[in-house]
Amino acid sequence: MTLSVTGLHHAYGRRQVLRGVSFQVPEGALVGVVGENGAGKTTLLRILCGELTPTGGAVAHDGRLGYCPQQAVLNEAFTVAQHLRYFQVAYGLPDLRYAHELMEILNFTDYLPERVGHLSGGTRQKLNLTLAVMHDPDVLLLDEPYQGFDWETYLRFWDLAAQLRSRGRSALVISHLAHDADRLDHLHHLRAGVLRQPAAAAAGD
Ligand SMILES: Nc1ncnc2c1ncn2[C@@H]1O[C@H](COP(=O)(O)OP(=O)(O)OP(=O)(O)O)[C@@H](O)[C@H]1O
Repeated sequence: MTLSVTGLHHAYGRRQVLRGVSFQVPEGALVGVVGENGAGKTTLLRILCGELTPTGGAVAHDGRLGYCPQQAVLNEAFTVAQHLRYFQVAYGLPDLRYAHELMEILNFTDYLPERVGHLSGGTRQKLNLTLAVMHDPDVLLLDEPYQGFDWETYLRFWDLAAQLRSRGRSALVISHLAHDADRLDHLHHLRAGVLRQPAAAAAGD
């Protein structure tokens, strides 16, 4: 088991957002969590990546994590190449071969010398995703990873996800839309602070 979540609770003040969330992300699996705006999806991911301490419950994982936040943490004044270099040092990578391969897959290699402040929203998101994946983590935590992507890039994203899965990597994909269900191994709905299987979630409407 690569990632295991047990009885997670979280409250902001008196607002209970997570009320006992339990699930697992097995090795080599693509797992989705969908839920409406404000359901607590980002809260869940922030807990899983260690950015937020939950009110209760436990998270355990093997191997390295990669986190692609909903809001890209980029420096407007740095170029794309400078971001890659910065993350190369932070991750302790010997070279940028895989990062450049990811840029080819996502089709934005031409933007290497551009300052981030000049990039379109979709291209920023491609960089955001590349920075989360370039150290080849065992488990990827992706918060709305394809927001702003055109259709071609959206399909390339899923090709990349399938490639990672075939190498035994896992990904947790958070989205407010359930239209990717057939591309995932497991799909959970986050509703009223707990996870439900799609059929049970529909029956509860
Ligand atoms: N730092 C915070 N302080 C107080 N309340 C917060 C904080 N962060 C989130 N919330 C509240 O917690 C709830 C869940 O927010 P969260 O961002 O996790 O939802 P989400 O499912 O990711 O939504 P979206 O699909 O709109 O991104 C919302 O009601 C939100 O207003």
